[in-house]
Amino acid sequence: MERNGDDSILAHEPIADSNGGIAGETTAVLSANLILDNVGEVALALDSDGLLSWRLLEPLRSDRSDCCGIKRSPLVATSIKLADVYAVEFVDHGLIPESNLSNPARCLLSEDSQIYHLVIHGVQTSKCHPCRCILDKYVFSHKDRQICQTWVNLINSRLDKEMQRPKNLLVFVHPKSGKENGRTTWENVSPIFARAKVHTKVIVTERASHAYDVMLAATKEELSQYDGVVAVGGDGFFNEILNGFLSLWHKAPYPPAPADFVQSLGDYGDFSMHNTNERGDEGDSGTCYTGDGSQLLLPKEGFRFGIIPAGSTDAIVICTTGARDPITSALQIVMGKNVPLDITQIVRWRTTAESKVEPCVRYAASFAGYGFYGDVITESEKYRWMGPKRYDYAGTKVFLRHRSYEAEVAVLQVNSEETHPVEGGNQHRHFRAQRGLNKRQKVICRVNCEICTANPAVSSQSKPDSQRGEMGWLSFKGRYLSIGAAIIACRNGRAPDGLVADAHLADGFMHLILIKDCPRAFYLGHLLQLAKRDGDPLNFEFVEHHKETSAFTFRSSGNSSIWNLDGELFQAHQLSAQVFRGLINLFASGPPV
Ligand SMILES: Nc1ncnc2c1ncn2[C@@H]1O[C@H](COP(=O)(O)OP(=O)(O)OP(=O)(O)O)[C@@H](O)[C@H]1O
Repeated sequence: MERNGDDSILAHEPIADSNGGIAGETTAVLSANLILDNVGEVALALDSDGLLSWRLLEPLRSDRSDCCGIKRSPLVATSIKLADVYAVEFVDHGLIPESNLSNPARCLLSEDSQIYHLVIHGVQTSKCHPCRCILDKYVFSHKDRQICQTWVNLINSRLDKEMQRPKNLLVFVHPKSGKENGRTTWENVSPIFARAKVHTKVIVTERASHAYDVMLAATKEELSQYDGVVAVGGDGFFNEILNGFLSLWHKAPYPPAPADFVQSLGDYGDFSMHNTNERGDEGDSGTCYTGDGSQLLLPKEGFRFGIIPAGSTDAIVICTTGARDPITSALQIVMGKNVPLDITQIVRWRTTAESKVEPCVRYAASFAGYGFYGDVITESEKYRWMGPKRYDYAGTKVFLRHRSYEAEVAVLQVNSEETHPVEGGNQHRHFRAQRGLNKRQKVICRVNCEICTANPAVSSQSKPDSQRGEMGWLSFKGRYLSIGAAIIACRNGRAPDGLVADAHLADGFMHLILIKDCPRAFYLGHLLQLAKRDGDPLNFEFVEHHKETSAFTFRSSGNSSIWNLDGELFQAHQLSAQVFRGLINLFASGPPV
């Protein structure tokens, strides 16, 4: 034990528990007496389990602990886990109000002494909104610079070592996103990155496709400097960044399709063909292999994506953090949270009824929709100046129009129960059976979801095609108000539980929702259920819900060919789609518990 003059101890000693005994195996890595702002003199200790705790040495002066007869709690908190610390700072000047000090503390910091501060920035869960993270701060002070500096260095080295936190990020800011507050959103959260010493290269976009072009042009050498890419904007903006990245770094065969669909493509019917992937030749460091014969090459191991919500819908952020809150997202990014996310690859074969076959690959992270969804996005583009309200206005207009569209859809049915009985082959049925849930009871995706974290090595998605347990194609032809593929639940301000409440972030499946032509009043019933918490929007005769779908194909029988991919317009008369399980990782903690 080293004694440091005045009562401050830099020690390697066991920590005493609240009864004065020695607490289990836990040993103090460092301890010292410091002044805690607004509290007084405390004994601060960091233990080997990463718990930073403090104990008041002297009761507060009576005039501060007893106000108008109400006893005040001298210490609101007495500890914080390093896992909940996002930054620590050393500040070499500043004053502590004299009234905050107890008598021994006033002696510890004599009048003429320079004061140094150790500022611990932590994260707390909001009591009103349990999914939201709020900022927490503790300022400890001492007249000995070395003591404060030692604490800062030690905590920083522990944060560096123990957690997968990013150090360098590429940040795209969409200034016109949502209510045109993308730039302000970034300005509000950027101090969190600065405090956490996460370097950011910020690009404020000047036009649509700017971020896509930057991602597409970035070399492996450039991208490997970063631990990830962050989008400050909406779902459409994130989709642009994702597409710029995956179109170069993901290599995959085209989605499977029924024989007649393949035949209709003539010479392009060779589905073993892979997307061109220029980055694939730049060495294999950080390579991450996925199932289904697809390959994702990462510029750097652990490379992830982040979203700070500033858009009109922000469904991806709501589904992956549980909140639509820039501070929560920023904190989850700097703290290196990680959640895998399914991504759907969509191949457009024909743009319009007259077009020749020309494959074009796109990716979606949340949703792909046709009919009503395509019309709303087309209509809403005319009213971009309205901001997020444009969706309500356009939605009402399209609803009143009540158009239906003739189309052919084929859905790949997966019967993993037959090929992979129990051991994760069909996670959904397995977990349902384990919990005694009936068919209609939903298994909601939560933080550390057992379905999403089931070993991908035994899931149907990672098996070669011959073992995937596909039951074959189910084909439908008819008039539909809408066709939608939900990759995640798609929760948003207008649909609190999402289109599919029990969709999972990384189970390797999409939910295909076919809404057959029906009277307007019936469709209104579906939309009203969608807008309700605990609603049941899919429990209607005119709604066909195909769960556990890993691929589907679509052919328009008429002239309309407008799709909506993550809120972005995409023209496709004939397309095929397949989902890749947990293809990317997001800096997010996952949906709420
Ligand atoms: N500087 C810019 N000026 C105009 N458009 C831009 C700019 N930067 C990006 N974009 C385009 O704006 C589109 C929409 O962006 P974003 O998704 O952020 O907004 P939103 O539509 O308000 O939100 P949401 O997708 O959540 O509904 C993106 O696809 C992108 O191509």
